[in-house]
Amino acid sequence: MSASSHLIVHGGMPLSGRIEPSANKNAVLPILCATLLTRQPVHLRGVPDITDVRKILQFFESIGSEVHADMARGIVGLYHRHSVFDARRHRLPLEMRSSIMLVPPLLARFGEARIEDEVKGCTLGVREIDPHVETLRHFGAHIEPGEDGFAVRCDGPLRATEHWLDYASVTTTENFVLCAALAGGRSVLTNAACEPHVQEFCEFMCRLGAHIEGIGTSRLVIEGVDALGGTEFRFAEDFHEVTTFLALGAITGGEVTVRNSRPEHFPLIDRSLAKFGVHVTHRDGWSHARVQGGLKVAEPFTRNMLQKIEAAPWPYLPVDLLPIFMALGVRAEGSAMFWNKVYDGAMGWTSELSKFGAHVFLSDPHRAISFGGRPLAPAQVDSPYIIRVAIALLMVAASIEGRSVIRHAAPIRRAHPRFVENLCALGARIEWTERP
Ligand SMILES: CC(=O)N[C@H]1[C@@H](OP(=O)(O)OP(=O)(O)OC[C@H]2O[C@@H](n3ccc(=O)[nH]c3=O)[C@H](O)[C@@H]2O)O[C@H](CO)[C@@H](O)[C@@H]1O
Ligand SMILES: C=C(OP(=O)(O)O)C(=O)O
Repeated sequence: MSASSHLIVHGGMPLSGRIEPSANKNAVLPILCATLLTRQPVHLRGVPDITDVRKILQFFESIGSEVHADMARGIVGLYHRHSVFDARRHRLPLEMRSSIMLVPPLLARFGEARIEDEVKGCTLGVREIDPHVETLRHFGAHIEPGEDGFAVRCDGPLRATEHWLDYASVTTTENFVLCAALAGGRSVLTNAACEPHVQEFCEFMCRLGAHIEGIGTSRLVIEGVDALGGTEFRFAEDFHEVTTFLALGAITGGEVTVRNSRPEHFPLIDRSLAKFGVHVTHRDGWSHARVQGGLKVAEPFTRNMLQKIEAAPWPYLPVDLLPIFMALGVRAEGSAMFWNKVYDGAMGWTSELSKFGAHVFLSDPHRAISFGGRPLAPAQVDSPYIIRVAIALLMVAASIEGRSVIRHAAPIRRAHPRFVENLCALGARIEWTERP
């Protein structure tokens, strides 16, 4: 499907029913990259059929790995015993951040790798590579500007190291673990990220035979081993997708129930949804959301203070969920402030919301205020290359009676398999302008 695929949304239908969510792209992709560290076979279940996954699998095929993929059933077998990487010939997948996590396994296996210029992913503002470069250098790698990116090489095995990150970066933490797993000795990372996907990735690494202490905390201690083995692994449900479907039910006046085996990750997400009148319950492995008496922003007890949603590295509310809350904000009676403490360019899309008639004021690059509950009308809007913004625009469109168009919505397919099919099963009338 091309990047210019648009979504036609006939909104105004309440979405209700049950959803089996897919796995979290941000757990699946580092885990796929990690498989290249071992020469033993790895079998993965619950792999989502999303474009980022297909790009990584194509890369593996290009370097001679054995890839057995049944994407319809979510089963992928990988065997990297005869893989050969040549930095002059091979290019890493573009337009996705996760490419950068191929670097440590390529270094460990072949002594050379690349960082592509286009390793930026969603256009959320600056996507730094400096923390990655520093981390790789700590392990003894050399990085120099090269053709269309940077050349990375190491003269011998990576060396164990201690490092304290400037900030809790998700992919830099994962890259540290990928480097440390086979580096001789004990490596320690302070100010590590600990998002659910980072935890799931670390659990997978342990299944391969890595020794990691501190999973789920901001300090990881990794004891390097000589070699990693093979394993079988099944992915957990994606908390982004669980939250998205619950919010889609709520914004359209329906009630959606989503399978969710990790409700322990949800207390802050639930409290944030409750600020808009969305009440979530978790029972027997399923989460359910309902709205009583319409979406409404809860007044804070503190006088003269706006209700607010603050997004930052875990255990804060994840920044990737912020657009979903902003969609609820424009629909709910009352005002709320949305604060993205991570990215400096993630809020510019709020001007698209005004095309529906919504009033959202961008107060600075990190903060926006919604003045919700206004009458909205269907519209044609343009999504930036940001997965979760395409979804937020779709949420608003689905809540308005009439025909809206979300242009350039294809980024949704980077993270959410069968997204439109799932919505249609809940009662939505939505279609792509182009079939995949
Ligand atoms: C493939 C993958 O897993 N992508 C996720 C990963 O990207 P990624 O690992 O690229 O994101 P980082 O955690 O490195 O943060 C992104 C950017 O935010 C800024 N920053 C971040 C934290 C901070 O305390 N201070 C700060 O300045 C930096 O400019 C940084 O480059 O984590 C992001 C933050 O959860 C998510 O949006 C992405 O979906
Ligand atoms: C921002 C995202 O992905 P990436 O880091 O690949 O751009 C995302 O998953 O929302």
